[in-house]
Amino acid sequence: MLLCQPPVKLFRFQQRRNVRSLSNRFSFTRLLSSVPQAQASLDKECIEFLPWLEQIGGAKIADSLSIGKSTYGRSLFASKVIHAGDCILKVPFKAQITPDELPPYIRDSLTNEVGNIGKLAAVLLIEWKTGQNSKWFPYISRLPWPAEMHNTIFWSEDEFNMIRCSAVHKETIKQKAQIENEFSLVAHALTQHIPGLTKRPDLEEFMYAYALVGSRAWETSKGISLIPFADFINHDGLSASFVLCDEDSQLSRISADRNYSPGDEVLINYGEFSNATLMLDFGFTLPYNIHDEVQIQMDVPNEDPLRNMKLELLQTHRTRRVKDISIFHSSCDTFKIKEVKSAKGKGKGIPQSLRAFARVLCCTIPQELTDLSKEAAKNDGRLARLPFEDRSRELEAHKIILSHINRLIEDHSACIKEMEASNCHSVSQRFAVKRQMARDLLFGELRVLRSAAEWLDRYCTKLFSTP
Ligand SMILES: C[S@@+](CC[C@H](N)C(=O)[O-])C[C@H]1O[C@@H](n2cnc3c(N)ncnc32)[C@H](O)[C@@H]1O
Repeated sequence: MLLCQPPVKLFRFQQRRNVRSLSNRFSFTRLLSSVPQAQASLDKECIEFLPWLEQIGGAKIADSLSIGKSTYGRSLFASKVIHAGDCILKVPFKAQITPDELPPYIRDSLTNEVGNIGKLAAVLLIEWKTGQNSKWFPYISRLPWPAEMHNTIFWSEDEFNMIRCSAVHKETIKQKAQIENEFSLVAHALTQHIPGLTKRPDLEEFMYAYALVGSRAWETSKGISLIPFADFINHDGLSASFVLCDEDSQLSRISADRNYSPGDEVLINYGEFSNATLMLDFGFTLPYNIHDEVQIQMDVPNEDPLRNMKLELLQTHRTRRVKDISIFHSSCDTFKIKEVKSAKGKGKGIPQSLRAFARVLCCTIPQELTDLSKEAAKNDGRLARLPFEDRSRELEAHKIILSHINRLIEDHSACIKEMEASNCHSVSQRFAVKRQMARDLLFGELRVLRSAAEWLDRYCTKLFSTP
């Protein structure tokens, strides 16, 4: 999902014109198997779309942008000279779609088990079922087609297998299970409360709606909002343009961070997302993503006689506190490693929380755990943040992490090797896109892992080289 500033973030998916009815539009077998033919004139789309949205919003939205086609689907282009700092668009809140659009009786019947993405996906389902009578038809009929979306939840088994060594694999399975769970609640509520609904929505439709919302809604004061027109803009990780939400004037706006000449594609920054999050939630990756990170999970072995005591201690002290912005969940045994930047071992190194976890892991008697707990109470309450005085224990703790990371490096190298070995030219375009995404993901994670392994190696060597 996307982030507005403050506090908006793009949630963690083009269309054919002259759609006769939405039931036609959502003939899924057809949609899933083919990308639509060439679009009707895109300038014409803009001529029709923006005045329609300005009518809904009751205000001018943009006068220097037009909708066009980019390598990455629909996008916005400068139609006039734009100077850095110019406000390029303002979308009034009333021209945005939020979960509040759900009829109250449906909203009430959806429990907290259905999150904001699921609720907004339900709004899309209802609007699709309403067809051309939907207030939002000109917008929803301009959203990307399923065949244009590459989120990992849509990957086939072979495609999915390419990324089996990454945490994205497990997170995709979790996300699918969550969508299925929310779908059963939404489908039940819709069939119960929408009298004209002749056919129960199906899971594929809901997954598509869910992925659309996840890849183009911003976090706002309303929970999340689809911001039509703004959500035609593509992402540039280096851009300093963000969607800003102005509660006082009740509108979302974007200012240019650079000069644009007529015809230039206008880009904004969705947020600091790793390729793992981008592929899971947005269905794309960046070739070199400075925000790449690797999620690793460490276990306290079942055969460890102090297992229960260690788990209790870790839980009490919560060795890890991370502000998660994506579906990737945190727990006390899951850690995110970023690229360790400095070749000299300066910089942040690997997370303190992971090093603390490893120190706890290598305790062998209850007294050592009690000592760690006392030490935490004496300091800032955080467990095992100080190096062990006994250097061989400190070495042992860091070797545990190093061997875990080395295993992940081996797994990633094996997956990459297998993928490169199967690199033939006769694959479909869709498969080629996914393979490139898998490459971007795995090479990025490998870079992060190698930097962490190098840091650990240096740390271990230093332990015994300093007096
Ligand atoms: C908010 S929408 C942007 C408009 C979108 N291109 C469309 O056709 O409606 C986000 C989606 O655009 C595509 N996209 C945006 N930035 C991209 C980029 N840098 N590389 C590849 N795809 C991108 C992805 O499919 C993403 O899920």
